[in-house]
Amino acid sequence: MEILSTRNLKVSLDNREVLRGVNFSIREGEKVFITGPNGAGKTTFLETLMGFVEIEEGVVFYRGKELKKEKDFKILRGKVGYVFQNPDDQLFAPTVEEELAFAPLIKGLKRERVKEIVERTLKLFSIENLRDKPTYKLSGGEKRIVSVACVLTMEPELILLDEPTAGLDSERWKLLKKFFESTEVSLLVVTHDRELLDSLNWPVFKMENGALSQVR
Ligand SMILES: Nc1ncnc2c1ncn2[C@@H]1O[C@H](COP(=O)(O)OP(=O)(O)OP(=O)(O)O)[C@@H](O)[C@H]1O
Repeated sequence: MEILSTRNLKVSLDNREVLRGVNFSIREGEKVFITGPNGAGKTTFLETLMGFVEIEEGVVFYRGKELKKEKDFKILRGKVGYVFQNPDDQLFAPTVEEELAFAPLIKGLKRERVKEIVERTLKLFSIENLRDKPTYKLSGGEKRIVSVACVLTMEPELILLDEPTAGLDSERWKLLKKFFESTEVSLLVVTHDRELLDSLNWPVFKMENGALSQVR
């Protein structure tokens, strides 16, 4: 079953065509990369999928259903996680633990269950030591890994990640790669990281001048 797909998606920003008719789909359990030069439209594509950018023409489908209104995209945002290119756009809670607990609490899960999810996720990314730290005091690499972790605690069906390995040291890079390999969540990873692209045998799409095509 396709989770998310697009048909002939066109977007303009400041009267410039940024996405020029993008056709794409990702199924349950599927993991894919999008690469391509700076300014090609990769971030704009992810933001359009999440409903943050106005669609000029074309359609986004969630599980085969066309998303038309803001309320449709709101429902989507409860099921699909988005890791921003800049972690500062994402992190807002006073501490790492509260950041991780936010999404499951909003979902209405019981305190005990939220605690379980938070503990499991802290352990998964080896960030137990950051539990009580204010998010604004984290290093760049720590912010990046915490922003992936806090999206995971919402227990999404699919995660869109924008340059998730930027600024990670080799230990954290390996942890993230291991998570990518082992998770059952579908993943759409935008990256320039050649080592990551070469080490995971996933399909690769290239965004070039607002057009998307499969290159592997
Ligand atoms: N809010 C905006 N208003 C106007 N133009 C924008 C806006 N956001 C992005 N753009 C332009 O849209 C084009 C695509 O930008 P986008 O951030 O999607 O590229 P990208 O492929 O993610 O690049 P990078 O690899 O550098 O992150 C660029 O030319 C950029 O300047």
